[in-house]
Amino acid sequence: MLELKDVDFVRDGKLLLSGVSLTVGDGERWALLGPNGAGKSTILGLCGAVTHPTRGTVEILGKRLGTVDIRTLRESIGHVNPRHPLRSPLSILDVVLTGLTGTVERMPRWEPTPEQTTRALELIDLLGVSTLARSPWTTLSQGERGRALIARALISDPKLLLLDEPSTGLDVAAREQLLETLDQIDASHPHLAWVLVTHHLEELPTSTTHAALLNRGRVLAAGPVDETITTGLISTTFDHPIEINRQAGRWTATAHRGTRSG
Ligand SMILES: Nc1ncnc2c1ncn2[C@@H]1O[C@H](COP(=O)(O)OP(=O)(O)OP(=O)(O)O)[C@@H](O)[C@H]1O
Repeated sequence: MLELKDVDFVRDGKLLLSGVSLTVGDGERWALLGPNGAGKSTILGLCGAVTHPTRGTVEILGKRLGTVDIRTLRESIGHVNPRHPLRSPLSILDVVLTGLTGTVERMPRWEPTPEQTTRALELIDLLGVSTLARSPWTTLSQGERGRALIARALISDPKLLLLDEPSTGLDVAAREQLLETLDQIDASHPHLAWVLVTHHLEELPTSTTHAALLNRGRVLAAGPVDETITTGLISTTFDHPIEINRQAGRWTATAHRGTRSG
């Protein structure tokens, strides 16, 4: 699905990623974890064919960046950006349909087929916002928008889903509902691979299978969750003693008191 090999990424003379290698396979659900400024969004930009590596190679769905038409490639990638720049009062249904045209607004003179509208309504139902399908975007809460954006990302039947901090700004109930929905998507789309960026381990769905830990533009560890989301590795990643526990598939992170250095 995704292979980054020895990737360096330089912007404005600054080395933002250094020697990053990461392989995401069919049906794997990855978490990308690391402190502020570690390079998580930079990696997501490469995975979404938004940017190109300075050195090294990025292969997305078997196609190497730099040798393929990135617009075609982007059609197979669902990118969920919580800062979706929509300003007009489109309904949730319309927003989901814009996933088919890859645009923020409805394309002039473009009309969905009845099948496409049916599919959009099915996804809106899967994401639990069917009662709001025709409500204007401008009146929706952040949680409702987040769900609509995931439905929008899924409508083009992507093979790869990129989720950039999908729980940002959600209250605890909305967050739990979103995580439940991700677990449902896990069950209904077994081959879909996703990469989810978060600051909080509590915000990882139980369906997470792998994690990559980033610190200062380098991958400290990458692999199955039981080998990566550990007290030792997470403490090293965040430069702080943090105890990790897992219960009923979910993680908690607790900072040790009185052990902070400096
Ligand atoms: N265009 C740029 N020029 C120079 N530095 C940049 C540029 N864009 C990002 N950076 C820097 O690159 C580093 C990595 O940024 P990135 O947004 O990928 O981190 P992140 O892990 O997603 O952080 P956060 O958790 O705060 O969202 C940061 O130090 C950031 O300041």
